[in-house]
Amino acid sequence: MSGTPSGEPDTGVPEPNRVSRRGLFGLLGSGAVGLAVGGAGGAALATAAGAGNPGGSSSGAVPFRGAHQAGIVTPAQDRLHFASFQLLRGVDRAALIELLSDWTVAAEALTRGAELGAGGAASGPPLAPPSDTGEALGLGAAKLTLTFGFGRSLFETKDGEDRFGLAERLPAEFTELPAFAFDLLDSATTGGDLCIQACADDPQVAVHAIRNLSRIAMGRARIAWSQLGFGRTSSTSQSQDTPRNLFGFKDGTANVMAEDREGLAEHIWVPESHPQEWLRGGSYLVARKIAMTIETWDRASLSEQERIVGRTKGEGGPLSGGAEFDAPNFEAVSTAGGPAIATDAHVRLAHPEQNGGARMLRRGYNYVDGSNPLGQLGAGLFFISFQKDPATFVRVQQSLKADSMNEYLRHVGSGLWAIPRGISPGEYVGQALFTKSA
Ligand SMILES: C=CC1=C(C)c2cc3[nH]c(cc4nc(cc5[nH]c(cc1n2)c(C)c5CCC(=O)O)C(CCC(=O)O)=C4C)c(C)c3C=C
Ligand SMILES: [Fe+2]
Repeated sequence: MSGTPSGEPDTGVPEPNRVSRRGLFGLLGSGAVGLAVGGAGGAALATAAGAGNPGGSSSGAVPFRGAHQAGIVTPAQDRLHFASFQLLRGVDRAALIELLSDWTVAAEALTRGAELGAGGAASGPPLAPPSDTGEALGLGAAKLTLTFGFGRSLFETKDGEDRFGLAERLPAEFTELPAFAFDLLDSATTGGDLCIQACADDPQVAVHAIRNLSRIAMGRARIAWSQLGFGRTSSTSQSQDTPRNLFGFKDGTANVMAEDREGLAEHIWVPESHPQEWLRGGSYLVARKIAMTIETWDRASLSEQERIVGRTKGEGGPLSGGAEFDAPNFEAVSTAGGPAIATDAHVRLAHPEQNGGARMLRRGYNYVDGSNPLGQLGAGLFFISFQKDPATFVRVQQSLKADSMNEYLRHVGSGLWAIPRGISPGEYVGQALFTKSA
């Protein structure tokens, strides 16, 4: 293990509430580093919530620390900015720890709705770039959550290189996702060493968070790709109404919800018995960028759309009968004589009954990336699911090979990240991965 940039021994536990010199470099820009570090001896990263932020407040703040990371069972917010990061060549274990420490300090401030840096957006030294970019001033915390994930490449690259001395901490089940039928993945929106899922009720708050975390990462990591999302496509709490996806259907009805403690323990959280201590209480995040050919879908009849989904478009009840939250009956027969829920309907194939009981917590968002020269919208669903084992997603996605919805879908991006458990006061994100033995 190498030492810290300042030459001190690497204990793996950085000084809390301070950004590293390298983090300051990212915040201030190369021209201002000497000035800021030399002048202040290392500035505290966050201005107190509300200070210099007259319209903002820490109300609407979701606690950053806890047993599990926020942004999983947190009632799904309205907006998403998801970013995949690539660590730069030459970054070693100490620099990675330092980055995670800097991100932790910043994330704590951002989720409180506080400005970054002692001077924040507008009160710092006039000759230095501001330490906060400023576009979230006055917007408050907006229920921002920041969920951090570790890609498999952090433990072992495709060439078998163990860049950070983490290979022995690689969980046995953490294998790359296999290729699925009909995959049309674009390498520009696939994979990554680290991910950050930023969710908030205000899009500018989510974008501000990713933008500033990316600045802080300067010299250590860069954004490989990112995705904006709107109109959550899942409920993660019974307190929420079921939203709709861009096919116009209610999405997220049969989800594992925050109130279902047994379901979460059985299907979403990595159990206490897991051999890798750092992952206990964590989860796995699967992201799939799924393009939807909505112009073609819009020409399908209502009954055809409902047949494909297996639910009614209005209320979202199963085609076997009943209201939205009634269980589907896959044995039920329609008046025409065939199965009421078609054998290739999405909900039949995705249902736990068809998948050895496998369940996941879905937390995706709609997206529209402009339109093409033919006037077709670049629309889709940025699918996100959390599960205690990636095999759950693999099993369901393989089942969906027969899904009649596939005619309208193209999977164009993909990623899998291990989500370490939440952190206690004084810890940095993922600390147990670097400090505790397996
Ligand atoms: C591999 C997992 C899944 C992918 C990928 C996926 C894509 C996808 N889904 C919809 C629309 C709906 N999905 C619905 C239910 C549903 N979907 C999955 C899994 C994946 N979906 C599951 C596990 C379930 C629940 C099944 C059940 O237990 O009944 C529904 C119905 C409403 C609901 O329960 O949420 C819709 C609608 C789209 C448009 C899409 C890709 C773009
Ligand atoms: Fe689905």
